[in-house]
Amino acid sequence: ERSTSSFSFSSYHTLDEFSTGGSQRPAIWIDTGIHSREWITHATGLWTAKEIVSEYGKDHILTDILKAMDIFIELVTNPDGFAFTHSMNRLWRKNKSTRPGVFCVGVDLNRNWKSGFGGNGSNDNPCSETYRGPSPQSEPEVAAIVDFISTHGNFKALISIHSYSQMLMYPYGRSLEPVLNQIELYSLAKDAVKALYEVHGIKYIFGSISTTLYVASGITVDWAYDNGIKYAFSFELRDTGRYGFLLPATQIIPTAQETWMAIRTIMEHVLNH
Ligand SMILES: O=C(CO)C[C@@H](Cc1ccccc1)C(=O)O
Ligand SMILES: [Zn+2]
Repeated sequence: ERSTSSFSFSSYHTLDEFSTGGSQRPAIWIDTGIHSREWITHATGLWTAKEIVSEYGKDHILTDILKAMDIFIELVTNPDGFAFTHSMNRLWRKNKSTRPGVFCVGVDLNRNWKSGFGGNGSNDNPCSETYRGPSPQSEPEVAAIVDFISTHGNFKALISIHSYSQMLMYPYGRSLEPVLNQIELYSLAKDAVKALYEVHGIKYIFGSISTTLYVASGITVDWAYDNGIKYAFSFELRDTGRYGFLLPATQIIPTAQETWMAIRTIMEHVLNH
């Protein structure tokens, strides 16, 4: 049984050795920080990675998940934007791409995906905060994920984490039309937000993106769903507006703890279906 105690850190290893199950293993994708100002998401992702590594062999549900599936977490999905929030503009959202003759900077990486690209809830004005970019997957940050997930070919779930609003949502964003397994996703989201609530009493609402929040096109979870990942979710973490993107660091661990219980609930369902 693989654990950090039995893994030799004093020798060199191949990529495949870092998974106990080879490359075609069922996998779960988590991304945080696709919007650079949403700092609570990077911090939550990092804590979650620590939790997964340290709880393997102790938490039976997690251990069963990791015995059957691989978990991939991309912590800083918009690194140029993230650096900019530290150096120049704390509230920067987009990436930092520039194009000749285009005065404004950055593409909204949650509008640049092929599925529904260019639809309502995205903008073709480069100065807009929801600028979709010149074409689907024009941005390297998005193209790299598309390439990784597509060539791996066995992802069962995708969780794309945003802040703030305290919501757990699933496709579609691009339309009000319910997805085929809407009843299953609604029920799973309900269980997940209940598990979250039981940790610190924080209330989330849940449902499809378009009916719970607003219509948004070219988004991560619609692409995942349309590419065979039937368990695609987006979180909006704490809070509901008191601090917003400027959530105090004192709330990082409580937020991560409760979010993990929701994520684990989703993973356990994926494992059993
Ligand atoms: O980032 C947000 C808060 O900064 C809101 C998110 C809401 C959203 C999240 C996931 C999928 C579609 C939309 C967005 O507009 O992209
Ligand atoms: Zn966001």
